[in-house]
Amino acid sequence: MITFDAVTKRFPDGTVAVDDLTLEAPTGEITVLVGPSGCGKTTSLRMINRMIDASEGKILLDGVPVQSIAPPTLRRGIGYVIQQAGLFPHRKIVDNIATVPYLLGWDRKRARGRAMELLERVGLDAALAGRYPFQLSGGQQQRVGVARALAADPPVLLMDEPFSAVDPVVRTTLQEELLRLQSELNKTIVFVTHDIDEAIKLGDKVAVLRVGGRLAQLAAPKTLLSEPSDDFVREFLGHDRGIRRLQFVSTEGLRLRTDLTVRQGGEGGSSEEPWLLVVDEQGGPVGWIAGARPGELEPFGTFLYGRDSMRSALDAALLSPSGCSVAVDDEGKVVGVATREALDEALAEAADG
Ligand SMILES: Nc1ncnc2c1ncn2[C@@H]1O[C@H](COP(=O)(O)OP(=O)(O)OP(=O)(O)O)[C@@H](O)[C@H]1O
Repeated sequence: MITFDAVTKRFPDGTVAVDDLTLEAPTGEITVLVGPSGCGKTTSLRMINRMIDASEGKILLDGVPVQSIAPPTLRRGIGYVIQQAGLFPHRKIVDNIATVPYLLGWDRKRARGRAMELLERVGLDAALAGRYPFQLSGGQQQRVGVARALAADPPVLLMDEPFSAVDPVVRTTLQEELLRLQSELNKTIVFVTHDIDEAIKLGDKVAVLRVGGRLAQLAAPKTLLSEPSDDFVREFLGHDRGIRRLQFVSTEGLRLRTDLTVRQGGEGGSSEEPWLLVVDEQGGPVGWIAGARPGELEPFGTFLYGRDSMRSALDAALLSPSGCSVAVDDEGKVVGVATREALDEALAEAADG
């Protein structure tokens, strides 16, 4: 666990970058620091590995003040990932990843072996090992940056806007990869971003900072969206807070109808229902047919029942003229149909809770 205990940073010119910050970043969780430019996110992060020293207060790593640990020792247990990866341009990818193992005195073979293992772990092809950073895309370089930070298997990972230099599509993939990695590795991660959507997606806890380096709110993403502590946090969260909150509402209890499906080839029968879902032999959805136009298949949207959020279920409904969303299982088989009425009930419940 990383603990900030009344930490203040005052630079020599008098700028107070961080003001009386108290927060905990629990072991094995992702804590995100988010806030507008200049609110002290980077300064806070760098005080953890002592690239910057606090002026007042204490930062504790599992109860031990970081100020009492020599920086090289401290940093051995802390991986650090920065924007644009910060790779060494004249070193091959494999040697970039092996940087810390080399510093720790590992022999070349072991260090490179570890680097190759990590290359695979972050989803990169082994063939990239012999390239130089300029021969990689921005997204690939960022993955190498993560691999390098993980090389000595540090329990703590500090990430400073690691994905902000890549395009939105690559960024989404990298975010998902980080969550996948974290589910395997359980590192204690402190992640800095100015992007509230990224914070909400990645954070187990999100700390919203305001300019002047003061903590505005520390909460789980769901709580942040439903109970922002003040106008500053509310504004920072943006306007579609209600919709975004639905991503934390489970589809587990969503009422499904199982009487609205019909086998492909057997759709000729008469039905009172305005819409029926055609499913193939394997039980997968094929399309909707309207009672009025039995010959035409209309598009459908699916969500993974119990796993995807209400936001996905609603999105799936909006993709279809039927207004219903199709609940599927892990294998893509139809479990049932959430009608407008069922979605409406679930939305009403979400609004209450
Ligand atoms: N060495 C320094 N000397 C004086 N002031 C500094 C120094 N480093 C940072 N600052 C100031 O401290 C404040 C916080 O800076 P910091 O880089 O921590 O903010 P940030 O939230 O990470 O910003 P951004 O999102 O723009 O990167 C800013 O006002 C900045 O100008």
